[in-house]
Amino acid sequence: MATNAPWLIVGAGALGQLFAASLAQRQRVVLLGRRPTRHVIRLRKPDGTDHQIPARRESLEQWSGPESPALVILATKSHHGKTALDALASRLPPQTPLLLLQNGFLLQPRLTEQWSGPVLCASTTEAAYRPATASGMDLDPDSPTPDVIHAAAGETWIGDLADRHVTLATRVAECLADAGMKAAACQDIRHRLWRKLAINAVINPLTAIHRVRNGELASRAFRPRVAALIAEIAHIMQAEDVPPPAQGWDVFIGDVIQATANNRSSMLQDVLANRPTERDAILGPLEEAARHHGLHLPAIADLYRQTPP
Ligand SMILES: NC(=O)C1=CN([C@@H]2O[C@H](COP(=O)(O)OP(=O)(O)OC[C@H]3O[C@@H](n4cnc5c(N)ncnc54)[C@H](OP(=O)(O)O)[C@@H]3O)[C@@H](O)[C@H]2O)C=CC1
Ligand SMILES: CC(C)(CO)C(=O)C(=O)O
Repeated sequence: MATNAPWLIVGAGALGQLFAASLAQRQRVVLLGRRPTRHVIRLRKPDGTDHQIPARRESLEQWSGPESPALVILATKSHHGKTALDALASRLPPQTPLLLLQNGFLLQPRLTEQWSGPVLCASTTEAAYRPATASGMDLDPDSPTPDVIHAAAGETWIGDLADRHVTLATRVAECLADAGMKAAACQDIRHRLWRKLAINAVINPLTAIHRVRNGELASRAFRPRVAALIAEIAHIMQAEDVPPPAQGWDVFIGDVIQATANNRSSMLQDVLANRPTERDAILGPLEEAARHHGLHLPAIADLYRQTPP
């Protein structure tokens, strides 16, 4: 990876702006959104302080180098990732490394197979959202409202699905850490992505269907359905050779429900803003794995049918 070449971040949403705002202070970055905007990111940090961070922002359609990027970070929702990359691909050298930030486990294996350069995947517990998206409205560019709210600092693990790019993953994680983010390379990113998927598969669809905050899933009313889902997910993870967390799946997922009790899950936010959800990236791989291993999993099948696409 060329040390001084810029990094492109594709998708100027919550995570794209958070990564750009953090990296811009240490590294050359260009944030590519669907439309051009002012060269600044208004970031509210977890401690509630507001910051205006200078950052180069351009529209993906218009970006034209001149230098080849050292890395492209794909920060769209899973269902937009391929379209966004296709729109950019003819302007990138074929060996450009990618870093995928998506939840779920759909885009990661597909792009690993299809992209000619190295494909790194991240699993992150950073939490960020765009205030404007709750109402689906664009912000007035002169408004003091932040572009992105960094709700909670987390950590980001980086690796590739075949463990062929450990040096690159280490270098990218070092750059993120240098920019103040907690990040590390790992050699079990596939397991980490499936474990995060297990959490999202229980919390996101149920909260979106019933329009409740995450903590509601710990109530008596939801307990049987949550337990049935976790049991089926544990089955699939075993079939996929994903080791269970030390505390067991119930406690692992129950702890996240408690820790994020006051959150509106990202899928609920998408439903409330009339946006497509990441159902297929989160529940699709579970359904596909169940078919592949010949498992009959009625709780997951019901959940898939009820979840808005
Ligand atoms: N937010 C978070 O805290 C976390 C998010 N993730 C994952 O990260 C991914 C991104 O999430 P998040 O940032 O919240 O999502 P957002 O919806 O906030 O951002 C996605 C951005 O991608 C843009 N986009 C879509 N298509 C294109 C395109 N063709 N060209 C350029 N830009 C495009 C959207 O543009 P427009 O604004 O026009 O719609 C939007 O700004 C998801 O997979 C999510 O699951 C993972 C962990 C935490
Ligand atoms: C962990 C959880 C469920 C927190 O809300 C999340 O990742 C999401 O909402 O997508």
